[in-house]
Amino acid sequence: MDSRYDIPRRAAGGGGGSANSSPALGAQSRRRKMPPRPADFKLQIIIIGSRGVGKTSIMERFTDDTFCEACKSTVGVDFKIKTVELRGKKIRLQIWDTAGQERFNSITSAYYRGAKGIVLVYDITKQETFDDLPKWMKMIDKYASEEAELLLVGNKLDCETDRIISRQQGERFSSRISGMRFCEASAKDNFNVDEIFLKLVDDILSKMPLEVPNTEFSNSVLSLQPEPEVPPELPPPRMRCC
Ligand SMILES: Nc1nc2c(ncn2[C@@H]2O[C@H](COP(=O)(O)OP(=O)(O)OP(=O)(O)O)[C@@H](O)[C@H]2O)c(=O)[nH]1
Repeated sequence: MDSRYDIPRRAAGGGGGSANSSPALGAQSRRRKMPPRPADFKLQIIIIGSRGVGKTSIMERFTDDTFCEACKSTVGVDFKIKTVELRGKKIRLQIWDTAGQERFNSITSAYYRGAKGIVLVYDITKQETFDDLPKWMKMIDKYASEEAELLLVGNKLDCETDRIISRQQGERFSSRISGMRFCEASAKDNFNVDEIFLKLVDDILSKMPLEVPNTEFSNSVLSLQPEPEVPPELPPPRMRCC
């Protein structure tokens, strides 16, 4: 099996900084509260795929560690922010969650161009969501940057008994597309969700000059300057209710 597709489950436990319990130090740090270090880069990632495959669930699991059993469909686009640290850099991720319904394509397509990473999701229990993949690839070809990193995700891995699309089918599809990674995940069980984003960001960073700010990146997708949350030329996102 190609190791490119092997995104291991994150290690359990860990996390949480060590607590220095010295009272003197505690009082001192309370007095001199340091502002958080600003992000080194800002990066946009877009999540696409057919209706109901779990795009919002993947985003919300990653950003808020929540899962909604009965969510309403996304209308247009929504986004969330999460800051991660990788390769010694602090990266502010702007994650765009798009509506899977075709009638929103004219809105969602406007968000492809600025994305440095694209997560294309299908549902391993729904044949039609896998059959739709070529249609989504056409959208990528038409609207996204050629340099965007691509990751195919077979979601709802917790529903193994209802599986219709085998892992091999997913792997085969991704292997036909240059540079596209593949993994299976479960937003419900929080399996491989962090890995989706961290792997994608790591791939993006690996192709970037990290020490010398690149003006092309600084002016568009990645910026050392504060930027408005919504690209000015785009319509504001339509918020979903849950
Ligand atoms: N069992 C299971 N259900 C999931 C998983 N991810 C999402 N769901 C469910 O699938 C349904 C659709 O999830 P959403 O996250 O709203 O899907 P979406 O792709 O954003 O849908 P649209 O906004 O309509 O395009 C919801 O009922 C979720 O609870 C998963 O990993 N496992």
